[in-house]
Amino acid sequence: MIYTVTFNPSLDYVVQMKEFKAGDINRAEAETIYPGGKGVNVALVLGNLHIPAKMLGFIAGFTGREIERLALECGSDCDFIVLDEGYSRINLKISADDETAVNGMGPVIPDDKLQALMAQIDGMADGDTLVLAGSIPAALPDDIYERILRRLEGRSVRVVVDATGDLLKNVMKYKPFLVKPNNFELGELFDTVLKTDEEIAECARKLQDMGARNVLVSLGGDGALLLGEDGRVYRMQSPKGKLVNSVGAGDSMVAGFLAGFESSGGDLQEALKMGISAGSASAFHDWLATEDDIKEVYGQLP
Ligand SMILES: Nc1ncnc2c1ncn2[C@@H]1O[C@H](COP(=O)(O)OP(=O)(O)O)[C@@H](O)[C@H]1O
Ligand SMILES: O=P(O)(O)OC[C@H]1O[C@](O)(COP(=O)(O)O)[C@@H](O)[C@@H]1O
Repeated sequence: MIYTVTFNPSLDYVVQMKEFKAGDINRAEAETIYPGGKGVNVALVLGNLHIPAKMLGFIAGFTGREIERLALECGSDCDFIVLDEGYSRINLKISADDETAVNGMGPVIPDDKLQALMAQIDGMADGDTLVLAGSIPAALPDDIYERILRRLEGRSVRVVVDATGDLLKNVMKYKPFLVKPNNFELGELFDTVLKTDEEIAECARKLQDMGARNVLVSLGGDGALLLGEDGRVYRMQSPKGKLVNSVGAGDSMVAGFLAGFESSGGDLQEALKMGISAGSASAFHDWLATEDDIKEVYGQLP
């Protein structure tokens, strides 16, 4: 079973307009509300690919109930821990000439609820996959992912981490199966701006030296670079297409990678191809890609 943990799920309120002007009153021309948060999105895309996945994490208030309702409506399996106070965040995504986002803070997670999540983690079986994805509410310490990995030490649970900064750095010593920074996030980790494939591969190797087994660096419209645990650099471009909404493209890529890795018996080239197919298919659509969307993009790749 694949479990995804989202500490800070969201309702993504996506508005569209031709032009967005900061400091002005802007009027939406279309609006939609989606369940969001990185682990939630990974599980939704896995579900679209008929791969069983269970969403874990914390929800609160009316927004939290709506996240769960929308996820269930999509046929997802979830076991969220419900917080007694606060509400899950609403993340504003403005799709205009450019994309702008305002991500909320999210509720405070008290210790007893954190322990309830730890009990769920303890219940995982050998052979399971755990995806830890997204930011954490500000009140939590940034070693929280590390604490989860420490708990899993010595067990055969495959761990994927899609996070930034110290949250990501701190887990490296537990040798996660996969990490997926984008090129900006990877550069930030090493206080640099990455421009060339060589520079990206060099920083990916530093992450591998710190412990990561596979480092998948997403490059938006330029595709992705994978430094595999076999030591090889795999590079694939995204197909050309019209960008409609890139929210969730990175999460879709993680789902696609896992799906490709599983179906091919661990072929990293195939995992990368499926990752790009899912990521780009989501970027070319209003929301997360369906299986047909992914197949269509897959067919365009070499
Ligand atoms: N403009 C785009 N055109 C084609 N594919 C895209 C585009 N933006 C994102 N993607 C696809 O989605 C993947 C993840 O996108 P990226 O923006 O790098 O992730 P994140 O959302 O984590 O920053 C890319 O590797 C690519 O396959
Ligand atoms: O946890 P964070 O880093 O604030 O990100 C949450 C946001 O990221 C998303 O999961 C989308 O992520 P990606 O575009 O990186 O795939 C949204 O659904 C959500 O609003």
